[in-house]
Amino acid sequence: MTRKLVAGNWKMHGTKADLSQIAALATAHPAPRIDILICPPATLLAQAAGLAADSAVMIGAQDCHAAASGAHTGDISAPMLADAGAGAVILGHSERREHHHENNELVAEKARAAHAAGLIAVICLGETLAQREAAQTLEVIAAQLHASVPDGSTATNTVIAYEPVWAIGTGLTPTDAQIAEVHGLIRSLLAERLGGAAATALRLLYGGSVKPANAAGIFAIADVDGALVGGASLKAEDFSPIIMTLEATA
Ligand SMILES: O=C[C@H](O)COP(=O)(O)O
Repeated sequence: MTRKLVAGNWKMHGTKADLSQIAALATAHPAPRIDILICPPATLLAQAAGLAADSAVMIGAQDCHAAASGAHTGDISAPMLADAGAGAVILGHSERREHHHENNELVAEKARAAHAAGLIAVICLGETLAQREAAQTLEVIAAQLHASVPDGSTATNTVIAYEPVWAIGTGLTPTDAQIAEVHGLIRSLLAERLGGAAATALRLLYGGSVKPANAAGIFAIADVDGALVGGASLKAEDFSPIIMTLEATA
C-alpha cells in the first residue's frame, strides 16, 4: 500500500516570510509515517524546495503548461517545475477549471507532461452545487476521471483529489456517506482502467474545508487516503494536527 498523503495547496498566498511555515513543518515532522506535500506559489518554489531538501516535506506546484517549452508568456512547464525542485503538481483544480477555462482534455495533457517530467500529478475532480442538487455528481465525476486521467497513470505518478466545488473554502463538507460514495466510485473506475492492484494503491484524497476539527472523521471514511488542504495548510499550527491525525490512521 502506498503511504497516505496530506497535501497543502497555498493557492495565491505566501511571500518569502511564509517559508518559515515550511521550516516549522519539517522540524515538527522529521520522520512521518505518511507523505507530506506543500504546494506554495511558483515564486517560492525553488526556495521552498531548497529549505525542504533534507526533510520529509515534498514541495509541489499548483499548475503547469502542457508543453515542455515554447512561446507561452507567463506559463511554467513541468520540466521547469522539476528543475525548481518540485516533486508534484496539482492539476485541474476547480479554480483553474472555472477561472482559466481548463477542460478535462487539457488536464490530461498537463498530466502527461507532468509524468514525462517525473512529477506526481495530483488530479482534481469535483462537482458543483448545481450538479449535486441535480443528482449528477456520480456521472460528472466519472466523466472527469475518464477524460482527465491519461493512460500511463500509475499509483506512483498520480494522485486523485475529490474536491466538491461547493465545499472549497466554504466551511461546508459532504456527509461521510457522500464522500464514501464518490471515493468508492473513483476506486472502482480506476480498477477498470488500471487494474485492481494499481487502483488499490493509488491515493485518493478528499479536499474541501478540511480542518483539524473534522480531519479525524474524514480520514475514517472508506477509500480516503488523505487530504488536499487549502486554508488550513497556510499555518504549520493548523496543518500539523491534520498531519498527525492522518498519521494515527497509518
Ligand atoms: O486545494 C484545496 C482545496 O481547494 C480546498 O481548500 P479549502 O481547504 O480552503 O477548502
